Amino acid sequence: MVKQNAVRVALVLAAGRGLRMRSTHPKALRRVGGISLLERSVRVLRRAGVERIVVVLGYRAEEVRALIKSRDLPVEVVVNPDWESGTATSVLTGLSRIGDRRCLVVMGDHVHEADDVRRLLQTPSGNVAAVDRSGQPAIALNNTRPNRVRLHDDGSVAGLGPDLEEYDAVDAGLVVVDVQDVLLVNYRARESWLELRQQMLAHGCVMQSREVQGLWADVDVPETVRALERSMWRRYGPKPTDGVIARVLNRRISGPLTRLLLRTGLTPDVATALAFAVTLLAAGLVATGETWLMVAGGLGVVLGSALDGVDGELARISARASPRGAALDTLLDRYADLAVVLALVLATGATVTAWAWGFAAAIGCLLVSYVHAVGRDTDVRLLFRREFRLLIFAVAAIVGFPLWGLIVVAIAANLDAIRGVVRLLRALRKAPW
Ligand SMILES: O=P(O)(O)O[C@H]1[C@@H](O)[C@@H](OP(=O)(O)O[C@@H]2[C@@H](O)[C@H](O)[C@@H](O)[C@H](O)[C@@H]2O)[C@H](O)[C@@H](O)[C@@H]1O
Ligand SMILES: Nc1ccn([C@@H]2O[C@H](COP(=O)(O)O)[C@@H](O)[C@H]2O)c(=O)n1
Repeated sequence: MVKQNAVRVALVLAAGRGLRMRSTHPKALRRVGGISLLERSVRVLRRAGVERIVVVLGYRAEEVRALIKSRDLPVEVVVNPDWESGTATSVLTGLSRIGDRRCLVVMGDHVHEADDVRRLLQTPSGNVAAVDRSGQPAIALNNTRPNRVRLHDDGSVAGLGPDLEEYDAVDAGLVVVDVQDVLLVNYRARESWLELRQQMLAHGCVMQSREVQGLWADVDVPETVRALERSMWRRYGPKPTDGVIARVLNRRISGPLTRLLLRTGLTPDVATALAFAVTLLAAGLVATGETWLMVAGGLGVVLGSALDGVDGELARISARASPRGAALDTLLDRYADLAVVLALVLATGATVTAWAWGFAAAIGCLLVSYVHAVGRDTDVRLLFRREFRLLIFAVAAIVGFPLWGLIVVAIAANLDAIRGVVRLLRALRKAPW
């Protein structure tokens, strides 16, 4: 819910050269966690509820414009011809385009989470700075000196700068400003956004603080990117709903793969399709019924199951998780499950018994997934999740007893689904009117 007086507009400072990134390309184009820093900022700001995003360009502006156009980013662009004078000119250039009383100013080379942005947007009035009081800020990834922040007892900012002897927090690169306060102090051109804020404090402008809770970082040097992507995977990769197989086995396979694929820009949907293709190929090997091909197929089913975690990890780390992607993922999972069941039936010689158990196993697989989906918002949890069922199928293929795989899953999955339905009906009966 958007609070009254919530900030609606954000200014992204993306005009810098980014010399310490040791690249000739604008830093805004640097891929971090699978997408460019600029696209990540825009996605996070939109997810936080920002309605209007103004991006200030400077160094190689045309390259950044090309990215904005190619990715169809919902932003307005303003070019700061004086960008080499420092970030203050970019702030003032951007603010000149913004009619709102208050505006969020975002450092274009920072990474933030939508919840932290949202907390700032929903502050009722005045200037508010995001600070990190954890003492182990993500910024330590950079080997650079962060802006230190000294706070008054009431939490408002008392001082700001990289050389403060005494400080309580570090600057997390997000500030909601009262535009009039900024313009008030700019009676002479200042070089940096830091100086402008220091001048605001010197003029008695009150700047409250809000502590960041999530992952954030200031991406100044290339070494940050890899360390940050590892932090992102730890935070966004595994899901709270992961079953024991996913936690103990599959994420150990998908994690390194995801961190490697982040450098390629591979999209989550392509990863979904690849996982589906691998599982279909594995099912084809199992269906032959040939001993060693079944072993290879069984291992392929395990790999396909693990790869089915890569798409979600890529989606969450690159801020591209979407309902559409979730639908594609779960739909292809169902077809993949049925393909593996069919492969085991064929590997068993397609006897009547095999078809009967195969049918029961297919029903069990579909019902567990269905009950899991229907009960997503309840505390009903199923045991025979997909990663468990596929592991049973894989082991049955590897040891050469495909029929037993069908029998075990048919009995266990259907019993689990029935137990889930009973618990779900109870949970829904207690649901408030
Ligand atoms: O039978 P269940 O487990 O309920 O099926 C769920 C599964 O299809 C989910 O797919 P997702 O990609 O989120 O889960 C992956 C598993 O499919 C892999 O086997 C596992 O290795 C990987 O770690 C992931 O957990 C769907 O999102 C659910 O909607 C579906 O119910
Ligand atoms: N193409 C995709 C695939 C997945 N997602 C998101 O990931 C979730 C699944 O996560 P896993 O780690 O279990 O694979 C899925 O529910 C979606 O939220 C996506 O957005 N696009």
